Amino acid sequence: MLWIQECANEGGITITQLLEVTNLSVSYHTYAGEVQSVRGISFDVKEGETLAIVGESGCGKSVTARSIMGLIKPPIGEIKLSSEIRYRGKNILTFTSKEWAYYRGGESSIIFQDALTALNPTMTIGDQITENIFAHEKISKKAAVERATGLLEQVGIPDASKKLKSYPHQLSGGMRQRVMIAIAFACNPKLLIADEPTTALDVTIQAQILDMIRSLQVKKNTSVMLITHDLGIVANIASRVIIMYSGRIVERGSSDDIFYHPKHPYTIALLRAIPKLTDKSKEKLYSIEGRPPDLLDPPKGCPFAARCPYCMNVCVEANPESFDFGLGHTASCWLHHSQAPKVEWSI
Ligand SMILES: Nc1ncnc2c1ncn2[C@@H]1O[C@H](COP(=O)(O)OP(=O)(O)OP(=O)(O)O)[C@@H](O)[C@H]1O
Repeated sequence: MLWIQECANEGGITITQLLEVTNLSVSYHTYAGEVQSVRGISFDVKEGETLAIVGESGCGKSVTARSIMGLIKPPIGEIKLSSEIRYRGKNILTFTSKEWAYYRGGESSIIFQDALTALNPTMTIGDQITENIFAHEKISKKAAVERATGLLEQVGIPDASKKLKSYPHQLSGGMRQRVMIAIAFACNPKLLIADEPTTALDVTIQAQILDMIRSLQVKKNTSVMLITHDLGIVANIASRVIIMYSGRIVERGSSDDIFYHPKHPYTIALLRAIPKLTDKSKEKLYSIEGRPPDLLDPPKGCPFAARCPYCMNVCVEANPESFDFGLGHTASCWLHHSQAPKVEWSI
């Protein structure tokens, strides 16, 4: 099955857009009312790049990931009609079931935070890896088992051929997460969504898992969407970063833009919250006071206004437009309006 590729030309280099999300809005219909989980976000993922989506709990990161994987189930979940998600130029929201079957697990795959819930407790890990391969390729059992063994070796599982016969509960949390990565890479996906892939793991295992995703990505030229609440982990991994808040994108840019030239007070607050090795003070770690707005009734102005130290009257009344700082760096904050007072901030 072939889909048209859309190409863009940036500075003489042809960049292939793998995924283009345009005006994505997703709601959940609950007893309490309509939760506006994602509110009109647009972004793209280029071939082979790592894009990080960062924001605190409840800002809509996972709902965005689930939308791209076709996992929003109506009638409770609703992707609004104005939304588009184009994979190699084709709007996946109009896929037939045959196209979904080809795309999901084959062209794209997802690693969830909690491997124990995501894996099937009643199947051996070998069967779970080969099941995905059989679903997408005509391949002999022997070749599928060989590939599964090779994948387990690549993700650093010792005694791989023996481990194929293990069940998820017989493995440690870090090992289970490696199995998820093996399943996700089994069919050489073009797009991998890693949704908080290391949150449940301790720091050293976290680093190993991220390194592994990175090396498999480079080997297979996979595009990775890394979803995390922890801005600290994306610095050495992502080429571009999107900062989400309350269902919206509030800032986007290259890793350098976000870490060295942040333009949104929320990004600055996230940067301040990263623990620093050089910080010898005994003071408590910085945390952002207050809570994000209720998505059942989001505010009409800037969603960060209530927590923002620089809040002006206009911030409460109108959602800021997106201000462009060049080379894909944008921020939605009234402070960048030409007539706004100039503020100095440090991280
Ligand atoms: N099945 C659901 N039913 C109702 N509301 C939901 C459902 N799934 C998500 N939401 C709501 O949508 C909003 C966005 O949730 P989402 O899971 O995308 O957040 P997140 O940024 O990924 O946070 P976390 O890191 O905690 O998962 C939240 O307000 C959440 O309560």
